[in-house]
Formats: sequence, structure tokens, C-alpha cells
Amino acid sequence: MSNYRITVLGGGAWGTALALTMARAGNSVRLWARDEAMVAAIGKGENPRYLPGIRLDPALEATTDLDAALEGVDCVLVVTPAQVLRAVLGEVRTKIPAHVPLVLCAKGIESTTGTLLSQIAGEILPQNPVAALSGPSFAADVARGLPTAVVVAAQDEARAAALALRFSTDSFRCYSTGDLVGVEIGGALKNVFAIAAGAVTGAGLGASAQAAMVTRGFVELRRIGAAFGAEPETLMGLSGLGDLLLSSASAQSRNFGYGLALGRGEPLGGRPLAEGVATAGIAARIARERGVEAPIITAVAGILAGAITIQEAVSALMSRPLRHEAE
Ligand SMILES: NC(=O)C1=CN([C@@H]2O[C@H](COP(=O)(O)OP(=O)(O)OC[C@H]3O[C@@H](n4cnc5c(N)ncnc54)[C@H](OP(=O)(O)O)[C@@H]3O)[C@@H](O)[C@H]2O)C=CC1
Ligand SMILES: O=C(CO)COP(=O)(O)O
Repeated sequence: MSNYRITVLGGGAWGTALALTMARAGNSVRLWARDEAMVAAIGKGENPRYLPGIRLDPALEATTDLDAALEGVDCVLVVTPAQVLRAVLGEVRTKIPAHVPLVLCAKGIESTTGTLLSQIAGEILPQNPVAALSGPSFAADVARGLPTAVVVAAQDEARAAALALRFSTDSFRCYSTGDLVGVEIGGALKNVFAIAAGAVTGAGLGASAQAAMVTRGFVELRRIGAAFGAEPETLMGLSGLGDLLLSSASAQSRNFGYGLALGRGEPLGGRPLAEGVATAGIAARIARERGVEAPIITAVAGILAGAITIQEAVSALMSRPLRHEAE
């Protein structure tokens, strides 16, 4: 084990899987979660609420004590939901030294302001370097040690590459990029398209409609990404197309599952976290304000707001003016 000390904030599915992975990569890891019972359970080798049935390394150190978790830390992974990032960073603001990089692992956009997660981090901890980790990676797969590839992004590309090296294992391959905004936009918007794909499937519209929806969703992702200055290669990469493909085609995805339930007319209460629900409305507003055409995102936002039905949304999408595919 190296003495590079990583603290993971958040004991949900992804925080637990990443803490395990960081330890497998040879780092010295502490996991902070707010719930005593959860921390005790992790100490006994399982996270029964979020990763039931998956055996965790009992050596994984978990605590509810934030000061103890952050003492002497070299790098912090923030793995709580996007909509609580501001609150969580507010709690840790005075506890993390200025040189310590923050690696943002949530996928979303602040729903009340449209602020990207890296911008929130820049507002609250302006001295700390910010990175993001994203890509196709179901927590349960990663916790089991199944192989995948993700990307670590930071404006300072050398920093992204150094972090990627520290995070990689034989089964968790971390690429790196300097296109932080591109990685963030892909991770946030793929959740909205996954809801759309799930809704189409749940409504029984067929595999062809699902593929068409995902492909046209990708066109919207490229348009919005361009408006933010994202590099096209990033959107074509693991955090964009890669994660869109994963999340739009698997019932393992919470966002796809949410859309599936919507399409089937099933109750939506009590479902696990689906970040796309909070992101759809603000993404539609951002697209409108920036003059970007985003009919699928707008349709998902309208369905979630109860303003239109899935059938009405599909009819509206199918009757839009015909045009060249690349437009
Ligand atoms: N699950 C996955 O496969 C993947 C998830 N992600 C992303 O990671 C992020 C987290 O997802 P995931 O781990 O799955 O979510 P979960 O719902 O599994 O866990 C969320 C965790 O955040 C904690 N939490 C919520 N609010 C607060 C708060 N205000 N302060 C402190 N802790 C809080 C919860 O604590 P408590 O239990 O006490 O409520 C819980 O431990 C999301 O943005 C998701 O998109 C990315 C890749 C894969
Ligand atoms: O981001 C993920 C996989 O890369 C997890 O997707 P869901 O949040 O839709 O489950």
C-alpha cells in the first residue's frame, strides 16, 4: 500500500465501490458516511442498503467523523448526489488544505442555478484543484471487480493524468483528459437520455425506437456540449457516448429504470436515486437560454413535470420538421 491518502465522501453505492477500488489501487483509503449504522455495517464487510450481497474488504476504514476522515488527506473524492454537493462542500470547506485535489464523482447539474459541479467546487473551495471522474461504471460491477474504463478530467491535464495513474487497477482503467467541462456535461446529460430510453422501452415502443432515441439524444448532447465549449472527442468518449450507451440500455441503470417505470405507468415513489430527474428541467432551461435545440431533453422535462404524456411527447418528436441528419 502506498501512503497516498484518499478520503471518499459518501457511503452510497458509488462511494463504497470507489473506496474499494482506490484501496485495490494501493492507496490508503478512508470512507466517510453520515450514517452510523451504515459505517458499522461497512466495517463488518457489507453495505446492505446500497450494495447488498457484495463482500467488502473488512480492512476498508469507514467513519462518521469528518475531521478524522480528512486528517492528513492527499486527495478527496466527493461521491454524494449532485444536488447536495454545495451542502457537502460547505461542511468540509475549512477541513481540507488548499493543495488537496477534489475529485467530483457525481453526475448532474445544480437544478436551482444551472451551475456545473466543478463551478460549485470553485466557488466554495477556490484554492483547491478540481477534477472529475466519469464514464461507464455501475457501482455493483466495479465493486465486484468487473472490468471497465473511465476518464479523469482536470483543466490541468498533467494533474488528471497523475490522478488517473493513482486510481487505476487491473480492472478499473482510468484515461485522462484536460476537457473538464466536456466530461461533466456528458455525465450529467446521459442520465436524462437514459430516462428517455427507459420510457420508450417501458411504453412498449420497441427496440428500434429506443436506438433512434439514444442516437438523437447523442445529437443533443453534442449540441449542448458545443455550447459549453466541450471537445467533440470527449463527447464521443467514455464519459459521453460510452456512459450513454451503458445507461440507456440496461435495467441496472437507475435512470433507465426510472424511465422504464414511467413508460409502464408504474409508481415512481421510493425508487433509488436517478440524477436525471433533477437534471432534466435545468438542462432544458439551459438549452433554451443558449438557443440550442434539445427536443428530447425538453420532452423528458415536460413529462417529469406532468405537463405532457409520453404519447404526446413522442408525437411531438415525430412531427418535427424533417432535416439533414447532421443538423
Ligand atoms: N450508482 C452508480 O452505479 C454510479 C453513481 N454515480 C453517481 O454518483 C453519485 C452518487 O450516486 P450513488 O452513490 O449511486 O448514490 P446512492 O443513493 O447510492 O448514495 C448516496 C449517498 O450520499 C449520501 N448523502 C446524500 N445526501 C447527503 C448529504 N447531504 N450529506 C452527506 N451524505 C449525503 C447518502 O447518505 P444516506 O445513506 O445517509 O442518505 C448515501 O450514502 C450520483 O451523482 C450518481 O450519478 C456515478 C457512477 C456510478
Ligand atoms: O452513471 C452510471 C453508470 O456509469 C450509473 O447510472 P445510473 O445512475 O443511471 O444507475
